[in-house]
Amino acid sequence: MAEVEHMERPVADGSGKAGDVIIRARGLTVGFGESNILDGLDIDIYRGEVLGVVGGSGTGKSVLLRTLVGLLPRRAGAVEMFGVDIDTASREEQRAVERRWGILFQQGALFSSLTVKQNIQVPMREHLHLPQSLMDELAELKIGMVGLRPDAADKYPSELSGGMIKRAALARALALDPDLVFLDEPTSGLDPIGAAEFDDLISKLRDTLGLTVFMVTHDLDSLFSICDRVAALGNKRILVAGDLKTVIENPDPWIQEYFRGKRARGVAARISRS
Ligand SMILES: Nc1ncnc2c1ncn2[C@@H]1O[C@H](COP(=O)(O)OP(=O)(O)OP(=O)(O)O)[C@@H](O)[C@H]1O
Repeated sequence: MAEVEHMERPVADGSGKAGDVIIRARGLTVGFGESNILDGLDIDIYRGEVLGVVGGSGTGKSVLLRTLVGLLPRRAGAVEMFGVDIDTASREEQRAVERRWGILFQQGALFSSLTVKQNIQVPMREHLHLPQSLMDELAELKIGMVGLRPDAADKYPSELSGGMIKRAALARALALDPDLVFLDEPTSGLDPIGAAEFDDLISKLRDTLGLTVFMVTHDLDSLFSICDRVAALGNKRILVAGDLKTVIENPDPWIQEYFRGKRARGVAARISRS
């Protein structure tokens, strides 16, 4: 496989940070019908970071996530994951890359006719050839890892609370022991306590598993408490990416309203006190 494990690359986002880039996207243009949602977008994701992607409603955050994982076609641009150019890679190389990431969709997107354990085993069945008993053990391990009780294994999604669905979906995202997880609004729909617990879980998994996290979020608490870097999407591109301080200093009106508005000041004050 034409894989470069350790890439040191300059960054196009103006953050000035150089390091181990595991996703490098350049010139992404994605659209539907006549209009482009993303146009010439560049973004880098560094190994081991939690990157929070923010932006106004409908700016294309989920579209960006889906494009990076290959669920939406690009009109232009290139994506390199783990040093592999997705467009020129063989099918075998693409599948090897696919095994290295997991995804938690908005609302969890669990299969309603499958139990939690069976949901977690869907990616295992697709990518691994393991006996059922071993897949059962692995699924139980993932269930414990995300803080669900063992009896959740045989429950159906309709029997779970919103927080349990998110955890089960995270367990499925972790099924193949990925290096990278994509999370689409992981705390949306959770109450503040559930959201804070979910943030703690993501942070703990990042530390213990060495995960890299690409997280689309509207949740200011998550941004302030667990994100190492933030990328703000607007005008079909990344307006700014960097640490919170860098992003907050950007004069873009949406960024100013979002990070310096009343709600943001409350969150910042609360977090600085804790
Ligand atoms: N499959 C699709 N077909 C047509 N238009 C789409 C499709 N998917 C997304 N869009 C459009 O792309 C735009 C961006 O959508 P996207 O879901 O990425 O926004 P977002 O930034 O994640 O918004 P939100 O924060 O509200 O979830 C929207 O105008 C949406 O209607």
